[in-house]
Amino acid sequence: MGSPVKVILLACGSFSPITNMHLRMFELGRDALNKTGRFQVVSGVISPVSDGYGKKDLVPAKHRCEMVRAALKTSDWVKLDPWECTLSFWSPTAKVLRHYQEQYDSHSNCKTTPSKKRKKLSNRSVSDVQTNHIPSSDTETDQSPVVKLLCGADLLESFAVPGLWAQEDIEYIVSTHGLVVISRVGTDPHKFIYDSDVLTKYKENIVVVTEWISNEISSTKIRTALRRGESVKYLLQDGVIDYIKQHQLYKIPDNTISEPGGGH
Ligand SMILES: Nc1ncnc2c1ncn2[C@@H]1O[C@H](COP(=O)(O)OP(=O)(O)OP(=O)(O)O)[C@@H](O)[C@H]1O
Ligand SMILES: NC(=O)c1ccc[n+]([C@@H]2O[C@H](COP(=O)(O)O)[C@@H](O)[C@H]2O)c1
Ligand SMILES: [Zn+2]
Repeated sequence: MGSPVKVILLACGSFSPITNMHLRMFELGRDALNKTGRFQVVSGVISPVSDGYGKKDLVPAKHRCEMVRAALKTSDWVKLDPWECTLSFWSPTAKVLRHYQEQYDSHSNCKTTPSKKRKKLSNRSVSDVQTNHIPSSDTETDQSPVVKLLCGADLLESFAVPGLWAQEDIEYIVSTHGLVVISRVGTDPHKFIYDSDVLTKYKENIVVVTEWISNEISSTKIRTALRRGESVKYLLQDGVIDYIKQHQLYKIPDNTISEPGGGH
């Protein structure tokens, strides 16, 4: 068998704040892809959305990035990339994926020219991944990694929200990059893929990971708990709790988080 296709897992989202479940997504996604034998996950990237996204309860990007940095102290393979959130305007996810792919193409050790590299990459993403083709020659393996979108099933299902995603963006994401989707309570990603012509067309590019140890942590529930002065210890990394406390984020009432790590 030839070499597996190298993959970078990219998670886009608000991360307001980053939770333990966001971190778990990377572990689940890497295990699932590596187990196929077709892929080798080489790194993970968290790209917090720009303040220009304008979502309710989005604390400034500076704070969301610092919380991600604090959370990633325990990971040796997932990194923060602040490019998207340093822009003042919102970028569609397709554009974010394209940006990172171009970055990795231009930094890879390929001996071919950047334009040839991109051509090789898109050929491989669309056709090789769909047909399970494993590169066989040394020249073929000398490629930059494919950036795949790592997301929860709720993000996948948001593809059907009228006006939220451009159809050409969905097709670009799923055909050129591919998705790694983590199941979430109340979602049915397999049925959602079946119901969509474009997702069914590229279903070989979508890996659905069932999380059997289900954990419905969400940033919304964390913000609610913080607002009410309830402990969020063991739901967020301690460094993230310390940062929230230090900067008085999410309107925590005074004297509610008194211990380092927020336990009480
Ligand atoms: N418990 C979870 N299980 C699976 N995926 C999750 C979970 N929590 C978040 N995600 C995924 O993480 C990514 C980033 O999501 P986001 O920042 O919106 O987190 P969130 O917890 O859903 O926040 P919010 O409640 O503010 O929407 C998305 O792809 C989302 O589907
Ligand atoms: N059309 C698009 O590209 C599109 C639409 C909606 C959300 N998103 C992205 O999905 C992520 C999810 O964010 P929330 O679930 O926090 O709203 C964000 O990174 C956002 O930029 C992209
Ligand atoms: Zn969300």
